[in-house]
Amino acid sequence: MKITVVGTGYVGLVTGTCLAETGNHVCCVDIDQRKVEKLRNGIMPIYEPGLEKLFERNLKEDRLSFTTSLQEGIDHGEIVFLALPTPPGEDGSADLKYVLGVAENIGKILTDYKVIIDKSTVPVGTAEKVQAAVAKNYDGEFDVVSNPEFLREGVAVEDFMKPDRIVIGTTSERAQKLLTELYAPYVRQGNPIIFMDERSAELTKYAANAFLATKISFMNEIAQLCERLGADVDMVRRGIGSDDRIGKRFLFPGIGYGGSCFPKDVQALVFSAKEVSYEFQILDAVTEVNKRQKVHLVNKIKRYYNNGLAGKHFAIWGLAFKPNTDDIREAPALEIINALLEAGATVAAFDPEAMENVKNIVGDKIVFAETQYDCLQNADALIIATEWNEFRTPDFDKILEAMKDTVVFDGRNLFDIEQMEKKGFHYESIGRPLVNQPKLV
Ligand SMILES: NC(=O)C1=CN([C@@H]2O[C@H](COP(=O)(O)OP(=O)(O)OC[C@H]3O[C@@H](n4cnc5c(N)ncnc54)[C@H](O)[C@@H]3O)[C@@H](O)[C@H]2O)C=CC1
Ligand SMILES: O=C(O)[C@H]1O[C@H](OP(=O)(O)OP(=O)(O)OC[C@H]2O[C@@H](n3ccc(=O)[nH]c3=O)[C@H](O)[C@@H]2O)[C@H](O)[C@@H](O)[C@@H]1O
Repeated sequence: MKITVVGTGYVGLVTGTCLAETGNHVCCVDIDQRKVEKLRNGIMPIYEPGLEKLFERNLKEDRLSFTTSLQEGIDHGEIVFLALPTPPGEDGSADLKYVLGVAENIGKILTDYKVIIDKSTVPVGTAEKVQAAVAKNYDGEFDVVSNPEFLREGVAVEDFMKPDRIVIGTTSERAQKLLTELYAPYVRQGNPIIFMDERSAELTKYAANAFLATKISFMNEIAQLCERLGADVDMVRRGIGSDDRIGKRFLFPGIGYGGSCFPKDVQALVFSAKEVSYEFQILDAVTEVNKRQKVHLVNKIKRYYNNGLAGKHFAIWGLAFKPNTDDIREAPALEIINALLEAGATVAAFDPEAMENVKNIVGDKIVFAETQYDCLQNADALIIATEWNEFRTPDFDKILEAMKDTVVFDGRNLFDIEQMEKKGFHYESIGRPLVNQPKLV
């Protein structure tokens, strides 16, 4: 089939590439000329495992093309995906200016039937707004469908190729038929396409992200309690996770959720609720708990040094908001770095993929190390902010040799507490008190 994807960010690139992989011809449109130029030359602008290989293959086999011309893109495809940003406005609502702006321009270009798909995360009622924006300039037949995306960064290709479910919000039979055909190669037995109306599909996306964020904040609160009551959150997690009704996944406490979506989508759902005079109380708490958790590790560090961070030197392992991505949007590591610098400390950091992105923000305020071990030279303490695999089983002798002092603050609970004690580290993690660690209350 002939497909157009407008927006070549994370979602657009994964969508376009994975749709090309099953034999479709995909034309991707972006206003960013430099990005389009790079993509045409075979340069993948994001780090996402497995994506580059598929991208190169499909580019070479002419199933994938890139343009800055919306006209060229729209002429190409019978199905048009909108994978545009929906950033938070000042009041927390999702800003629809990109989506509606493009929809209006599409209306000026359309000459025959197309299915226009909202792949961006958009508030309830957006499909109707997109419909109206296109119809301003076009009075022929077209359908607008809500088809939210549930992929996770770091495993995005797998999530797209083998989705748990595909949600399609439309009441148009013509659109349903086309999308059933398009998604047939991706549907595994038992993991269905769920058809519904547009509004329910739009809300499904927010409900999914808000629920997952709630799960994380809940576990972060349990971790806080563990620290105060002398329990071990790893044990509690395993104890509750083996109940199918709760599930094992997404129960890991840490330094707060980051990324481009949970923070903004939780806020946007709270705003949508307010608009219909409903106070979504749980979600206000989810956001507050997350803010608190993001400074939890810094508070531990300050407490350990009796607030005397001036002159201390910290090594940070991990900058990305999660492993297997170079994405640093809302990354907890950035807040930790800012807090340490503000307190007069110095910082060296290492991340396998995200250092360039952080350099663009913090410049030379911190040192970027070549390797995870170089990063440790003369450090008073090591801080672990992202659970990259290479940090899980490090060479502890090398760590001990490089560091000035043997102190580790682990925001991701990577190591065994007793082992760390035996090796001579002062080791603090999340929700796992040491026997000799002072209780908080
Ligand atoms: N990043 C993720 O993992 C996921 C994101 N989403 C949602 O998908 C949407 C897109 O997110 P990302 O891909 O992360 O965004 P992004 O910010 O990475 O990329 C957006 C792209 O759209 C382009 N763009 C902006 N205005 C344009 C225009 N008028 N015409 C053509 N291109 C234009 C930008 O240049 C950029 O390349 C958001 O609503 C997000 O909430 C949904 C699921 C997962
Ligand atoms: O709408 C989106 O953009 C996407 O948002 C999340 O995906 P993503 O942000 O890529 O990453 P997650 O794996 O969900 O992690 C988000 C944050 O939660 C944190 N997290 C996750 C799981 C956990 O148990 N504990 C925890 O602190 C991670 O460290 C990370 O900072 C959702 O998982 C996707 O389904 C959704 O499509």
